[in-house]
Amino acid sequence: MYKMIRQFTFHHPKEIIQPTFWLFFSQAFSILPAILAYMAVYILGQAFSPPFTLDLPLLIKIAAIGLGYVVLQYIVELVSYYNTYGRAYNDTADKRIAYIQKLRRQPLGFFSSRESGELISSFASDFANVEYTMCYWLPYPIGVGLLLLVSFLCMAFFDWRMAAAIFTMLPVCAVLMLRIAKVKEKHSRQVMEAKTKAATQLNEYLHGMKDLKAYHHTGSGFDALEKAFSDLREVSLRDEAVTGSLSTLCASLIKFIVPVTAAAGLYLLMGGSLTVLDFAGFLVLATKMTEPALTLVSSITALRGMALSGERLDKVMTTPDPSGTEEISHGERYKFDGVSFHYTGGRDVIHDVTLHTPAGALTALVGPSGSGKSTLLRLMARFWDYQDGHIRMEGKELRSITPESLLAQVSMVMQNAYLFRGTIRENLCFGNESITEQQMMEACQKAQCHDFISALPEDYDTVVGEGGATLSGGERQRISLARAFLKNVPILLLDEPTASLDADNEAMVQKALDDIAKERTVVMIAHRLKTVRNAEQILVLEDGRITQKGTHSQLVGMDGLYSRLWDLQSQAGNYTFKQS
Ligand SMILES: Nc1ncnc2c1ncn2[C@@H]1O[C@H](COP(=O)(O)OP(=O)(O)OP(=O)(O)O)[C@@H](O)[C@H]1O
Repeated sequence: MYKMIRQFTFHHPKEIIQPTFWLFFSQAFSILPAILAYMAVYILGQAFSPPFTLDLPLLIKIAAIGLGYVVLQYIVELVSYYNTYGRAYNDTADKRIAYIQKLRRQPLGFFSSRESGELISSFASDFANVEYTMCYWLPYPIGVGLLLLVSFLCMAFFDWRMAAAIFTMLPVCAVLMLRIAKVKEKHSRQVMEAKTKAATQLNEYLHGMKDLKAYHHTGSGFDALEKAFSDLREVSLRDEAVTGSLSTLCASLIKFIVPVTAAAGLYLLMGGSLTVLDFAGFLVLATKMTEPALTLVSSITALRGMALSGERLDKVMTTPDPSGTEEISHGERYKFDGVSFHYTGGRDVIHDVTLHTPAGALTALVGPSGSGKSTLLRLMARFWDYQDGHIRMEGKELRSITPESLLAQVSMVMQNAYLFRGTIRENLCFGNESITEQQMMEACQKAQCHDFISALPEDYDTVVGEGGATLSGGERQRISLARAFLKNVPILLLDEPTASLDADNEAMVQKALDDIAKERTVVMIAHRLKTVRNAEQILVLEDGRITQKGTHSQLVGMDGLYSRLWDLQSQAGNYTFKQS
């Protein structure tokens, strides 16, 4: 139980104290009418039995308290609601933000080791479960359990036999409910896993829709999704059928509290060891005990059903953040020394790489598809951490630098540029209010996107769809390049920035890149060798190893992959490594 409290409170177990107290208090308060009724029956009863006296002032006081109770109960419920539900919703909103911040700090390896649906369904359903659990399923068993214990002690003080009669059904149901809880947990796990699979399939189906349509496979591609949904329906129905029927049985058993109390009371009444008034009073209390007892036993089952949500969130929240505490104020050079790297669970894709990128110059990475060029850029941005060797920036080990501080030195343009839903201006300035109109336009002119943006109906205020869906690949890439130019940082990492451009635009963007490389360090992946002819150094990668290094004129004069492919590309015009 304590483990669950820690998981659901993100390791702040004290959060549960306040809702539990208020639930206990409001539940205890709800018993007051039963106690008042018992007292009233007792006072009235005395008028009909020797010495036949009626304590009218006390009866009036009880009636007044009863009337006041209606108003007080409203206030107590209101305060209790605020301190349970209100707090749970507030705290969960903070937890959602903490969760996203945690994800933000994680390297890319964290995301690729998970199914895409896991985080989506975790975010969609686990946090809803946190809300329920924090305001209901955790405080209820604690608060109501405490209340039942106090009630039992008070009743036992008056008559332990009747107290025992009222509470006999509780242990029976609790044992049964604990067994049901285990079954529930197993089924809930299956339901959640099925939900995750369905979310992953749906995500894949929607993302792959373009390709599925292109290959006329929207039907067969749908089969896997349909199966995931039908599996989900099956496990959900099984969960409801098994745990639902067992819980109903338990709820019915709990209702036996009243008949059992009545039977025990009658037995004692006939034996002369219980008065009619005490019998009536305990019967009233027994009816009031049914509801909290039912809540207690059913919340035990529900709580077990929520366990997986707490575990899943806790697993993410307790993942260690990337290492590194050092800050770097200005970095413009990388130095690789015997670096090797493999993706999670895979073979080495970078082998013993040693290189350095001169400041204020263009370093080009060329090589066949799959040779590890993009991986090298990812290592430079610390999207992944290398396993062997050293990467240093200005003498500092990359792994010891905080990712935020490192990324403040670096701007990156990926192969598939992603634009966010919003205006082109928002995408370019990306929350940097200090960028002027003039700077924005200059960057777009350099990246050869100003003209096509100006021709759009709302020019820079034109809204682009999610991912930049309303623009062509080349347009997205140029906007992304302009965005990189606007982020005034010493290092630019470019993964084929001219891949989607036509020959004219390519030449112009190339010119801009050559100019930029005079003032910043640029590391650029290129498949078209003519785009990197002016590079200060060209590194040729083959199967994760640097096999050649030099300037264009040095490399074309050497026997090796570069000169072979240069000849091929020169003959074939736009022939590229990728197509080879
Ligand atoms: N996230 C990943 N998880 C596991 N393996 C990966 C991952 N990304 C790339 N790889 C593997 O690492 C190797 C190098 O890939 P990388 O993308 O760095 O090559 P590249 O030279 O940039 O290729 P391209 O020119 O086609 O973009 C490949 O064998 C690839 O399959």
